[in-house]
Amino acid sequence: MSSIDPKSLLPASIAARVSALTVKEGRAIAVIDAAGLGDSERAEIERAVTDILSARDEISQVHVAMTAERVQRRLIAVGSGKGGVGKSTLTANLAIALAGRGRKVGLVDADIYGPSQPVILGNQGSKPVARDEKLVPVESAFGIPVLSMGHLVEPGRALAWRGPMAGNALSQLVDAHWGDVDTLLVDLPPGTGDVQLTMLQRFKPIGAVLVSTPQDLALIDAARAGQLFDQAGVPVIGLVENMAGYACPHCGELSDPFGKGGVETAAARLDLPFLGRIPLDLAIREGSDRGKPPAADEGALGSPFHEIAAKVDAWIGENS
Ligand SMILES: Nc1ncnc2c1ncn2[C@@H]1O[C@H](COP(=O)(O)OP(=O)(O)OP(=O)(O)O)[C@@H](O)[C@H]1O
Repeated sequence: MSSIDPKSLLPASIAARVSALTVKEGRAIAVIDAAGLGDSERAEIERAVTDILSARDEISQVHVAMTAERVQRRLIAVGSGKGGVGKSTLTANLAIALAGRGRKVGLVDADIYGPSQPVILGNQGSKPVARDEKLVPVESAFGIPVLSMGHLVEPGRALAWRGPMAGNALSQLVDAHWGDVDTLLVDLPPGTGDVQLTMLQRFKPIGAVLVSTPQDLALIDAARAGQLFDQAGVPVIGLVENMAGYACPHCGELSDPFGKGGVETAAARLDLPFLGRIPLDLAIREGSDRGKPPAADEGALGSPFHEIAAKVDAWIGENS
């Protein structure tokens, strides 16, 4: 067996990653440090090394071994006691804002009964492919890879699924080729049933963000969701109030259709941090429907999401 200087055969950018290159009886073995590379970069390097080495007369077979420290991937769940309170809107914008703070963020749309992330992130036409029996997340225009049931089944199909089937589907979304993603946000199905509990117990998110509108009923449900996270041993990072304070698009007058400050009061009562308030604003809904989440822009509409992301980011820093 002979050891070969990788620089003598491979381009410098690839050679820098080769920690060993040996050839024995026509069989080349290249050991490549793949730390920090995404799935597609790894595949590209593997292909290039194989092509270059196998083109040489003295080499008849090439084996490429990738070594990398396993990415420490943490899950953050975003949950709500009931549907329609803006959980998916918050998750998408939080993902974008956290990515803007330098985290490598991916998004699992675990809301299998009403997946909305493909619309919010504007990639509903995309279909994830499977590699080695695992799904490869689809890209979005915001640098956030995402896996959603909405990419896999026709709208409404998953509605008939019962617990175990839903649980298996969710496992496939989480246990996928997430590459160098270090922070995976999970948009949970609304409510506090078995699917949510199983999901939390199986994947053990390091923390959860809870979103509610200021309405009394939503708050009662949010408190119940808080208990669910407790039961699963998942710490609640904090509560977010969504759809607070409505600015009339005609006269600009501010009103509070769902009450005001209820979530902050509830957070204090439950002894949980309050992360911030997002106003009810038609432009947020319109942006979400058009695949243009407000956090992707510099404008004022996105700033509540960025402020919440700063707190979540700090919490992650302190708790990982
Ligand atoms: N702050 C807001 N201002 C205006 N519209 C909003 C706001 N937050 C969410 N919406 C709109 O409310 C609707 C429900 O939001 P979203 O889908 O995020 O809720 P959800 O809690 O994830 O619901 P579900 O669990 O049913 O999927 C969407 O049309 C969304 O665009």
